[in-house]
Amino acid sequence: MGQSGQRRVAPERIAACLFDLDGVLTSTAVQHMAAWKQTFDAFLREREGTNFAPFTEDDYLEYVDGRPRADGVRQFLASRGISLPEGQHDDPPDADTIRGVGNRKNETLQTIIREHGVTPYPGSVRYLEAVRGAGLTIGVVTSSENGASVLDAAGLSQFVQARVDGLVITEQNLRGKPEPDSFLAGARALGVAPAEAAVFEDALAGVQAGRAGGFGWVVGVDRTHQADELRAHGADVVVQDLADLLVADR
Ligand SMILES: O=P(O)(O)OC[C@H]1O[C@@H](O)[C@H](O)[C@@H](O)[C@@H]1O
Repeated sequence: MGQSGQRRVAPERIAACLFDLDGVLTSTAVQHMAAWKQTFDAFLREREGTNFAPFTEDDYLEYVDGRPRADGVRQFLASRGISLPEGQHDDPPDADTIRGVGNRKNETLQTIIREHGVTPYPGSVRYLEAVRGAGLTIGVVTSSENGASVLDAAGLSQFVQARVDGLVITEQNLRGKPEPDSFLAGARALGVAPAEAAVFEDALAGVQAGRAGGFGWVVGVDRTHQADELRAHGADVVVQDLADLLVADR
């Protein structure tokens, strides 16, 4: 299907679409947040006693959402005046290091995913089909080290021509979102300039990365009532669901 005579899936200058995963294509952002809450609340309770101030959704959206695992731990603990030694990537989950706390959360996340499964947003699947049908290329750019398994579990790997995930970010020593490096790597992998690529993101750090990289179209996906913040951090347009983009004239 060409784009002439059809509603466009994206502005004409766009040849490639780079999708964040958790919260954009799949509903796993909710599972990440639940795993972080369990992990941080247990950590704070042990450190500060039963009067500890719990980890909130606002904490998640500001310090953790969209960022690589260790960056999320470091940022959130810093907001509470706590610093831990960095540790090593494969620290055991009971280590009181940045990496250990992150790996604790990963164990919890994997249990939650095993119990509840992974669901793609139906509107996102429809949009992916339309993007593919319109002849645009598709990449996934996620900070998550679980990116490949989540895409597989959601049945979405068939759409993806390039994947930059948390493991690639570590291997290639890229700076995490809100820096643009991972999206720039995604555009390189698809052979397009940033101006020819669109970024689809639900996280403030993610739209910020899209803006910082000079991407041609930054779409904020508002899953948590933060449309104004998404715009303020760099979204050109904000939708509730990717399928909303299929009805808009442009
Ligand atoms: O711990 P993982 O699976 O490597 O994920 C890192 C981050 O990946 C992002 O996609 C999520 O928005 C964050 O919530 C998550 O913390």
